[in-house]
This record gives sequence, C-alpha cells and structure tokens, in this order.
Amino acid sequence: MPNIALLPGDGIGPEVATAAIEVLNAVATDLTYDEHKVGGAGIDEYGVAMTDDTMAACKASDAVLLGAVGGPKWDTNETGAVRAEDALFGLRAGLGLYANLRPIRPLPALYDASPLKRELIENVDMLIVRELTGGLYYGERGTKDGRAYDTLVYTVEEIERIVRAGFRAAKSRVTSVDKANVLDTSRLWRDVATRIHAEEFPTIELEHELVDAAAMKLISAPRHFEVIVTENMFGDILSDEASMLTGSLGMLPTASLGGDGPSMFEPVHGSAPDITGQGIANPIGMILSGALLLRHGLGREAEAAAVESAVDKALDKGIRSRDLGGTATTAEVTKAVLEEL
Ligand SMILES: NC(=O)C1=CN([C@@H]2O[C@H](COP(=O)(O)OP(=O)(O)OC[C@H]3O[C@@H](n4cnc5c(N)ncnc54)[C@H](O)[C@@H]3O)[C@@H](O)[C@H]2O)C=CC1
Ligand SMILES: CC(C)CC(=O)C(=O)O
Ligand SMILES: [Mg+2]
Repeated sequence: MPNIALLPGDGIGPEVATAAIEVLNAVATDLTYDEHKVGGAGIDEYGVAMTDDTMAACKASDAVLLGAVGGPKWDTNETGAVRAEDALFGLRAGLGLYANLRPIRPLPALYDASPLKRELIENVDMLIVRELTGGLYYGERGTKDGRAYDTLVYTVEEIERIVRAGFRAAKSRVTSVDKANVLDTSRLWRDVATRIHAEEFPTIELEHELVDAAAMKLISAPRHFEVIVTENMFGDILSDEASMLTGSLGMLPTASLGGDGPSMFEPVHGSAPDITGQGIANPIGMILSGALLLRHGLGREAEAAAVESAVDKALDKGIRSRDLGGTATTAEVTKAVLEEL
C-alpha cells in the first residue's frame, strides 16, 4: 500500500489538496496518506516551517504531495528569520529533487480563457524543465549596513544533470534559456549544454535563447517551444508567465524528480492569500499534480491518464472556476471531475 506524505500547507493549499485527494481516492483506493503541517502551518504549530520528523516521514514515504506554503502572516524581512517558504527549499534539497517538470498544454476547451489569441496557443505542447536545487534561491545571501546580496552559483555537475533531463524529455528540440550575455553561470550553462548535446543527444536540436527574448517569444510564438531547460529562477518566472497560455496559473501541475527516494508533486501556484477561505480556488493544477504523482511517483500510467482525461472532459462540458471566467467553486470543479471518472 503506497504511503503518500500529504503536506497541504497554507492559504488555498489545504483547499486544493482536499480536491486532489478526493480525485486520487476515486482512482487509487489503496493509497494511504500521512498528513503533516509545513510552511506557515508548521511555524504556527512547531515554530519551524518543517520539523525533522516531517522531513523523515517524507523521506520514508512513496511520494510527497504538497499544496502551497507562505502568506502575509509569515512574511518577514528579518535577517535569518524562519520563513514559511523554507519548507519548500528544505524538501526540494533534502529529497534531491533537482528536476522540476512543468508541462504546459492549453486545452481546446480553454482557448477562450487565455488572454492570448487562439491561433497562437493552438497545439502548444511545452515542457519547462526547471533546475530546482541550485542557483540564486540556494546561494549565500545577506543584508548588512544598507547592502544586500544574493549569490548565483552553478557547478558543471548540476548543469549536466538538468540538461540531460531536458534532452531525455524532448522528441525534437530543446531550448536552453540563460543570460549568457551577462552572467558567468549562464556562460558555463551554455558551454555544458552544448557539450552534452554534442556528446549524448546529437539527434535532438539544441538552441540557446536569452531569457528576456525567451519571455517575449513565450507570448508571441509559444508553439515554437517543445522543451525549455533553464535555471531555478528563470524557470520559476517563465512558468508563471506560460501558465496564461492555459488560461490560469491555477491550471499547472509539477513533478519534482531526480532524487534516490520519493518524488514530490505540487501545483505551480502559491498559497493565493487573496482568495483563501472563499472556496473558489481552481483545484485543477493540484488535481493534475495528483495525476503526475500517479505517473512519475507510483508508475501508474493508466490511473494518471484517467485523471487527466476526466479533467479534460469536465472542462469540455463547460465547468469553469472564477480564474477561468466562470463561477464554479472548488467543490463544484472537483465534483465535475469526479463525475467523469
Ligand atoms: N509552491 C509554493 O508553495 C509557492 C508558494 N508561494 C507563496 O505563496 C504566497 C502568495 O504568492 P503570490 O505571489 O500571491 O502567488 P500565488 O501563486 O499564490 O497567486 C498569484 C495570483 O494567482 C491567483 N491564483 C493562484 N493559484 C490559483 C488557483 N489555484 N485558483 C485561482 N487563482 C489562483 C491568486 O489568487 C493570485 O491572484 C507567497 O507567500 C509566496 O511565497 C508562491 C509560489 C509557489
Ligand atoms: C518560494 C518560491 C520559490 C516558490 C515558487 O514560486 C515556485 O517554486 O514556483
Ligand atoms: Mg513560482
């Protein structure tokens, strides 16, 4: 019986986690869930964003499912203070999850929900492969005497493994996104990507794109992209931007892979404090994260595909939460998906 470490977190995290569990229970009755408080909920209960016991439970689980963490209650500018987001960084690094897959597939039923013209988003099928355990978010940082700094470091090995993950996920083209006209880390990134391409994946096209131009092309020519492989912060920003091809940030799931133990699954979005407690969060990114858990975490392709197909059908029939221009509540969207299973 696979055991899932369930970390609902903060804000809309618990609201969308409830939805995902209902859907998972409909396709996989043998899963068990151990719930733990992390993020702001962890700070309130234990004084830390994630306890050692929770980390140990995650490591011992078969997969980790996380809602979202953070929110104004726990925001602080105090140097060295505990932050709700520390739970994420601890989990990603602690589980060795360096490869974050963010698939972006606008559904025909939602072409009208995107601010982009239908002609631009038709048949987009893109994967952002974001490096998740290095770069600016993990570098040394500090604030002193009116000066603040963050450091951006990448090693050859860190770049090699994420670039390989990008090529393995691609059929024909990888776009490596960097800022090699400015940053040394990006120049190293580009050199390593070029070498790995030549040595290991010569039949796949590799192109290099500067991040500012890539951000523009995501909007002007999104169909051009198949796999984008990029560093931690660029991938974070580009994927929120790309979410609008699907109509809403609330649509996107992610899989964080690459460790020796369990993988982690969470939506792209955060805790959405502006809509917390209203029952209106779009649960689809979280439900689809459950599908990715079934596929990548437990090797259950048929069940994963069943969940994805149920989501497609529910949207085809017209269910829309508010972020997609509709009026359906979180519970109503979840019910519509369940009815298709
Ligand atoms: N993986 C995680 O746990 C993440 C946590 N955060 C944290 O979340 C907090 C809020 O961050 P924000 O910048 O506001 O980003 P956010 O992603 O929480 O929200 C951005 C906007 O998108 C909307 N939105 C997000 N998810 C939605 C959903 N499922 N349905 C409908 N609308 C949705 C929100 O209402 C908001 O207007 C911060 O503390 C941040 O650090 C942010 C991103 C990821
Ligand atoms: C705390 C942030 C780095 C979380 C986030 O925005 C993400 O992982 O996408
Ligand atoms: Mg983000």
